[in-house]
Amino acid sequence: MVTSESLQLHSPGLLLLPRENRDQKLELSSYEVPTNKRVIVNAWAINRDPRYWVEPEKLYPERFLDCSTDYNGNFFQFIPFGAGRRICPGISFVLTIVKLTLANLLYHFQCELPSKGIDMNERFKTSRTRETTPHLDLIPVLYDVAP
Ligand code: HEM
Repeated sequence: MVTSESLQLHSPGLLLLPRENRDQKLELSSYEVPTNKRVIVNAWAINRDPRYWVEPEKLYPERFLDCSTDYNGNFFQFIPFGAGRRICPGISFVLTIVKLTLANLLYHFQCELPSKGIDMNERFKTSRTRETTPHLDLIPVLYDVAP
């Protein structure tokens, strides 16, 4: 739920890789795509589209509770890794690393927000990053080690 919501709300990729129409003139919804013209899918805008998301700008991980929508390229309203033949091949790798890191952080530390809060402003470059590096206060949790 938390990783899905992060990818919905703060996905690093904004635009998918460009595709070119190699066929005859193509019709996509009400748009005509001439031959040899490029199409760039704006994944960021799709993630913010209220036709597909309830309160898309709100941090609301529960939206993925009892919901079959996933990021594997089968649901076109949620394509943080793209879709089709050029879908990101790093999905399994990156999600394993993210979940492992998160689980370790939560197991070993108690996380607290700094008193001045966290700057959630973002910067748009090739990928999306934070304006400033966010800092959480991490307090180590000490567990009794069996003798
Ligand atoms: C959170 C992390 C990541 C995100 C959000 C992400 C997202 C994406 C997106 C949106 C695309 C374009 C897909 C399309 O146009 O349909 C892509 C392509 C690609 N990604 Fe990732 N990616 C991530 C991590 C990784 C990692 C860790 C690797 C490698 C270990 C990787 C390797 C690639 C490669 C090689 C492509 C190009 C695939 C092609 O052109 O056929 N990605 N990724």
